[in-house]
Amino acid sequence: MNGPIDFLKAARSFRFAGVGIYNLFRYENNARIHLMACILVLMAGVFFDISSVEWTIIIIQIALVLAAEAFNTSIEKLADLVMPDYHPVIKVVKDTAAAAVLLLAISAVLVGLIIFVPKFLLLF
Ligand SMILES: Nc1ncnc2c1ncn2[C@@H]1O[C@H](COP(=O)(O)OP(=O)(O)OP(=O)(O)O)[C@@H](O)[C@H]1O
Repeated sequence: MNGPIDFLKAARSFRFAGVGIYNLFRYENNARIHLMACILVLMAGVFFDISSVEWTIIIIQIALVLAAEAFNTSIEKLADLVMPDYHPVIKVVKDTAAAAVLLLAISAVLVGLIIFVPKFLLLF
């Protein structure tokens, strides 16, 4: 790209991305479940007064899961448009995209357990 940086174009892109985030949490059931889980984790972080390193790890985990959910939804929508009928390749495409979400969700749960279980046990 030549010429000066187009900040107006960048602002428009931000707006479109915002619409994408809104649609994700407004219409996608799994994304809403993940969002709820993330909010609970953030509340637990405040309750247990976790350290800045722990906050950093938690925020990265949350971003990874939600971003994977967004990519997965995007792939699903594209697959539905390209192939509304059953197709074995679409099955692999959708299952593999869902696998990415699952892998990151498992990692987030494990990280959550490592950070919060010792703090939870100290309550007793
Ligand atoms: N066109 C298709 N061809 C082959 N398999 C499909 C097709 N559509 C869906 N599937 C199978 O059904 C599973 C669920 O697909 P679906 O698109 O309903 O996703 P989902 O996880 O239920 O998300 P959502 O409810 O948000 O659409 C896929 O992982 C895949 O195994």
